[in-house]
Amino acid sequence: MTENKDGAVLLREARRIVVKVGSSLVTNEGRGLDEHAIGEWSRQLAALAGQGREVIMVSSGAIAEGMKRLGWVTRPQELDKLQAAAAVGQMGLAQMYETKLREHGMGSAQVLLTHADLADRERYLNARSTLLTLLSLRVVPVINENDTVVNDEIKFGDNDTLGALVANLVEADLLVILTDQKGLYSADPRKDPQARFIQQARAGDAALEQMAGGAGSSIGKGGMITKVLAARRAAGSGASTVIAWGRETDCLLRLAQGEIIGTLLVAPDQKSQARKRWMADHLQLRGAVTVDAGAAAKLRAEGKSLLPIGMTAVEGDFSRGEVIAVRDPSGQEIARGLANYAAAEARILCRRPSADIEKLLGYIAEPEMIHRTNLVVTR
Ligand SMILES: Nc1ncnc2c1ncn2[C@@H]1O[C@H](COP(=O)(O)OP(=O)(O)O)[C@@H](O)[C@H]1O
Ligand SMILES: N[C@@H](CCC(=O)OP(=O)(O)O)C(=O)O
Repeated sequence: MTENKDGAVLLREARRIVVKVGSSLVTNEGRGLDEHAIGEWSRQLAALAGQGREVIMVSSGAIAEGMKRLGWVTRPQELDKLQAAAAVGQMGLAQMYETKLREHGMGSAQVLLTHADLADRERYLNARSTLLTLLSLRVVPVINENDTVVNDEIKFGDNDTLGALVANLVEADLLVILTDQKGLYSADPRKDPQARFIQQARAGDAALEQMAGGAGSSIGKGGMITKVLAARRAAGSGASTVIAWGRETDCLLRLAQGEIIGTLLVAPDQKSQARKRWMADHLQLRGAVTVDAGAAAKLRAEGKSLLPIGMTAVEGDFSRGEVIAVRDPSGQEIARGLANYAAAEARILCRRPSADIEKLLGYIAEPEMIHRTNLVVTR
């Protein structure tokens, strides 16, 4: 099988897709929201959803659109002015996506995130459940950074990084970064006319970072380097990345049919391997639950979620969103996963059916103690 054929299969099989569009595209180089372009992406997102795929839009453009609406010609330096512009522009952005997606029969939802939301385990899980629920409702989440409340410490800064983190968050198969170039070149094509086009490479290959150089246009913030780094980050949860020209006709639909448009940066690891590595590398074990033989068998053989009814004991003092081990009745660790309930709550829920959770705790987060998508079988 050739490299390209592998790539084509990967694109065709992508079920959950995060699409990121940059400020210059969305706002027509700062001239104002590009209604036609947003309409075209919306039409394609709806068609992809019609094929049974799940799609998420990460859209920049709030600051650029806000500047236009406020009549500002030069981008201010002051954070409060940028935040004010973002708040003004975001109204237009959300309205435009809502209108265009609705024209194509799709519901939409605005989701504004900060870095702190994804760094905090509990908020991470909340954001994840909300997005997965929106997808199951066939609503397109339209995501941007919550610019109004960010300072330098909690800023993603560029939406390429945000796109990759969202791909990690929902374990997407594919991240498509649409920009104002055909893809990645061996050097910035604005500066080097000899620059060679890269059609396919391995996400995370250090040579790509050399090629991508510094920040790009004056409208956007990231440039190509943030896209290459985003591809590396997305690959951490098994998502491959495409960097392509956002005005290419039917770009998203053709990609999903397996046509390699732009640059394809292939994730070296499968999703399941990537998830295992991520849990092993990034997260500290905070406690454990012991399960009965029936639950152990379901987890190991069928990859099912862990329900409270199968739990017999709880160890440690963990919070919601932290990683815990799952032990079989002999005390052997069989799996690890993210706890939906804190240790004290889990103790109350042992051996109880999920239908009783609300009565026992006064609220219900999820019916599972660990959802199967947050669970890795370790032996
Ligand atoms: N190796 C490269 N290949 C392609 N573009 C590059 C490269 N290095 C730098 N760039 C620049 O990055 C720009 C895209 O980044 P940016 O303007 O931030 O886009 P967006 O707003 O879509 O995120 C291109 O217009 C290009 O000038
Ligand atoms: N959150 C900001 C976008 C940050 C940014 O500039 O991103 P990008 O244009 O994708 O490089 C906005 O909406 O204006």
